[in-house]
Parts: sequence; structure tokens; C-alpha cells
Amino acid sequence: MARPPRGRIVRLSEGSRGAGNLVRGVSAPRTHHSTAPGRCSPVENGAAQPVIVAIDGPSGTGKSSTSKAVAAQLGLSYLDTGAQYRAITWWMVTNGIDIQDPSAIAAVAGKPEIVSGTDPKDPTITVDGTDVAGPIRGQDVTSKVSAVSAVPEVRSRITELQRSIAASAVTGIVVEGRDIGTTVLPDADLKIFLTASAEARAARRSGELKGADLHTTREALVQRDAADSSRKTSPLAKAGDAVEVDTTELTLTQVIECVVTLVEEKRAGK
Ligand SMILES: Nc1ncnc2c1ncn2[C@@H]1O[C@H](COP(=O)(O)OP(=O)(O)OP(=O)(O)O)[C@@H](O)[C@H]1O
Ligand SMILES: Nc1ccn([C@@H]2O[C@H](COP(=O)(O)O)[C@@H](O)[C@H]2O)c(=O)n1
Repeated sequence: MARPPRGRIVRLSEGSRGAGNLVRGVSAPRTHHSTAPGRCSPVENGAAQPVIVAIDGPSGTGKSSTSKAVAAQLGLSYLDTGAQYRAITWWMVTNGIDIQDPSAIAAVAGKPEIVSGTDPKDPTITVDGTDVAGPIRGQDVTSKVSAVSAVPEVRSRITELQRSIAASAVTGIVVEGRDIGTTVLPDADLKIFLTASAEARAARRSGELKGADLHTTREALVQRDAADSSRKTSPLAKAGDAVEVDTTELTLTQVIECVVTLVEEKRAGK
């Protein structure tokens, strides 16, 4: 069986909504397989091998929701690398470091101890023993994280941490972020790049931050993506061998099923 072509884009159509039709969407990556068209037949499970899955993409494309669900469903660990960059940003802000000064950030990048819990049903994040899961989602950290994550000393520290977490995942791991497939884990077994229109992503985020203005939310997303894509060190980018999944017209359930199918195919050696 031929492997999916490298870098192929999977766009699942509006018409694929609903559990019964999901397969039409998911069948896109399976067109090289000997399954009946329009069917998402279960892939035979061989002996489960540890599997490393890299999921990248811009803000609000569904990386965290998808990665957690896929990892939980398949018994894999889960790592939210954005939470790590947010955690180090929180530490910088809390300790009065000037976010506009990359050399000030670089000088202290090695100081905070960041610990990530990798249970997809209960992911945790602490800095020097303090639970920061709440504070790192605030507007202050969100508006500053791109400046901190652009500093090479921050990236090398966090990348090393991410690699060691992935290496110690016994059953395998789903790691989500911006540069996992390109830099952190270039040998990942499966690389997914999630996309969605800025409008869809803003609508999702506005729904989350009840009452947030759609236009302001969209502008903030677009700005953060632009900063993350244009930094010199390890920018947000799709790996050449990643499968791109456009989630604009898909429900979260459809995206999860699509990714689970791709992982199972990989595990089955297809
Ligand atoms: N396919 C989808 N359809 C509708 N809503 C979705 C879909 N995927 C995710 N969402 C919702 O969109 C919001 C953002 O999703 P999520 O946090 O998973 O995105 P993300 O890519 O991890 O974002 P970020 O990079 O900013 O952390 C959540 O409220 C989630 O429930
Ligand atoms: N691999 C990554 C992951 C994240 N970042 C930076 O962290 C920010 C927050 O990410 P969220 O997924 O929690 O929204 C993001 O905007 C990036 O600046 C990164 O650089 N590399």
C-alpha cells in the first residue's frame, strides 16, 4: 500500500459533517487504500508500537482539543508545548523581566523549572512548583508569549525539555505546537498540520471567551500567527512531510476521527 504522499492537504468538505458522513472527509487520506469509497473501515491493529505524533498549526485550529482527545483515545501521552512557552513567559512577567529586551530574557531563560504533566485527561503545568495552568491563559501572557518564544535561548531550553519528555513516553506521545514537525521531532512517525480560516478560528475563540468581540479576536490571532511565522528561530511552519488538515468546515469530532485514523494506519504499517 502506498503511503500518503508527503505534504498532502486533506480538506474535508462541509458535506462531510455528521457521523454518518464523516468518512467522506476522512476518506481523503485513504484514497490510496483498498477500502470501499465513502467508508472509513477500521484499520487492523497490529501490536501497538510507541508512536510519536507531531501536530502543528496556527492558533485556534484545534491542536490542543484534537491532540488531547487523540492521545486519550489511543492511550498515548500528550504534550502541550504552547503551555510551556506560556509558562516561561508567565515567569518572566512575574519576575519583572523586560519583555521588549531579548538579551534580558536570554540571560534568565535557564532559571525557571518548568514541569509538564502528560496525562491527556489531566495535563498539568508548573513553574518552580507553582501550578500556573490558570494564569498562563490570561490576556497578559497571551499578548507577550510571541516575544518571549522568539528568543533563541528560550527555544533551545524548551526544545531540549520537549525532546526529553517525548523520549520517555513509553507508549508514545502526541506533541502539539508550532515547530514540532520541523524542529523538535523531525523524525516523528506522523506529522499533521492543522489549518482553518481566520474567521472560523476567531469564532471558536470568541465562543470560548464569552462575549469577546469577533473582529478584535481575529486581529489578535492573525497578529500572533504573523509574529510566530516570521521569527528567525524555528518559526511556525508546516513540515514538508506533514499531512495538512483544513478544519474550517469540520466539527471537532470529525478532526479527531481523521487524526485517529491516520495514527492507526501508521501503527498498522500502512
Ligand atoms: N473543528 C472544530 N470545530 C469547532 N470548534 C473547534 C474545532 N476545533 C477546535 N474547536 C474549538 O476551538 C477552540 C480552540 O481550540 P484549541 O484550543 O484546541 O486550538 P489550538 O490550535 O490549540 O489553539 P492555540 O494554539 O491558540 O492554543 C476551542 O474552544 C475548541 O473547542
Ligand atoms: N511549539 C511551539 C508552541 C508554542 N509556541 C509559542 O507559544 C505561544 C502560545 O501557544 P498556544 O498554542 O498555547 O497558543 C504561541 O503563540 C507561540 O508564540 C511556540 O513558539 N512554539
